[in-house]
Amino acid sequence: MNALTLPDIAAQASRQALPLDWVGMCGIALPILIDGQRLAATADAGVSLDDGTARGIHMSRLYLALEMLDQQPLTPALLLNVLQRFLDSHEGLSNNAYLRIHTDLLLKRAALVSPLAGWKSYPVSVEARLENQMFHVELKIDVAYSSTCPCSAALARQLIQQQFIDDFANIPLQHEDVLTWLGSAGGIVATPHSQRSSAQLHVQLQGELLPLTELIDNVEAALGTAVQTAVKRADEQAFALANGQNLMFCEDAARRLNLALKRSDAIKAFHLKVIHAESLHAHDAVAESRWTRNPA
Ligand SMILES: Nc1nc2c(ncn2[C@@H]2O[C@H](COP(=O)(O)OP(=O)(O)OP(=O)(O)O)[C@@H](O)[C@H]2O)c(=O)[nH]1
Repeated sequence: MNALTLPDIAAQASRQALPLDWVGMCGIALPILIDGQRLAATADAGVSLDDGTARGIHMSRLYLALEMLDQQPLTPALLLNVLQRFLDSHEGLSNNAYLRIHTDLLLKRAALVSPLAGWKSYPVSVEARLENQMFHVELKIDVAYSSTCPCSAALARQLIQQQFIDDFANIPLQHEDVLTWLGSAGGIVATPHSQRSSAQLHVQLQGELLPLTELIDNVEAALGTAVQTAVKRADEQAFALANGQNLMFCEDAARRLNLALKRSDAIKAFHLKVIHAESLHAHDAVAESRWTRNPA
């Protein structure tokens, strides 16, 4: 029989006595439960190493605490339980615990007109920390949308007016001729540029809920022209109309989102960034906005 015990390097004393802010593992694969969906996720799990004389933390204890996440729906209460287990298993070593979860939330989205629907994915990170006995949960969500430049639209309209002046100078207007002109590329000579745009939300939560779907729905409603999934021509035409009625600079998008997020009781603070990946030039138009709820 082999009576050797396994060496435990983590239990040794550190050669340089120095506390560390974050020690743990990044990119752990695990399934999580959100809104009844089981999603593939990766987790970064860590603790502070406040005992500077200890050689290392116990990675396996953090890893095993993550088991709770594949059995119960993701809520702030569950995140707190996991973080508390991180600390309980590192008594005397760690005062602060951290967990980041990255996933892609899949939501089914109906087409604008046709009876079709398709899936849309939203990159989501949930970040929880138990620091100085204070618990915080933050969400990061990216939402893609379409934006059409209001300046470009006005300039295009002016060109169309000029073309109308040129084409119908000294010609008595006939309804039929004007209708044909309106439907021709020779009449509607200019179109405004649109761009696929992105709203990056960083939200600090308060309360018991993790309102991911509700938050995304509110953001898409505020922006008005969400990126579509299944599209037939009727849907594309409805999308063209929606964009024409929803011209926006990046400043407009940021202001709309600011107002929409402030209305959510689940949000304590936010930092939002909208990025319009311009087709006019090779750089982006960007606006940011921050807000913190006044204490009640
Ligand atoms: N602390 C630390 N552990 C590491 C690192 N890289 C790999 N590990 C391994 O993580 C494994 C798990 O460590 P522990 O949680 O301390 O394992 P254990 O001693 O069997 O578990 P406990 O009895 O609960 O302490 C060990 O085999 C370590 O070698 C590292 O950079 N730091």
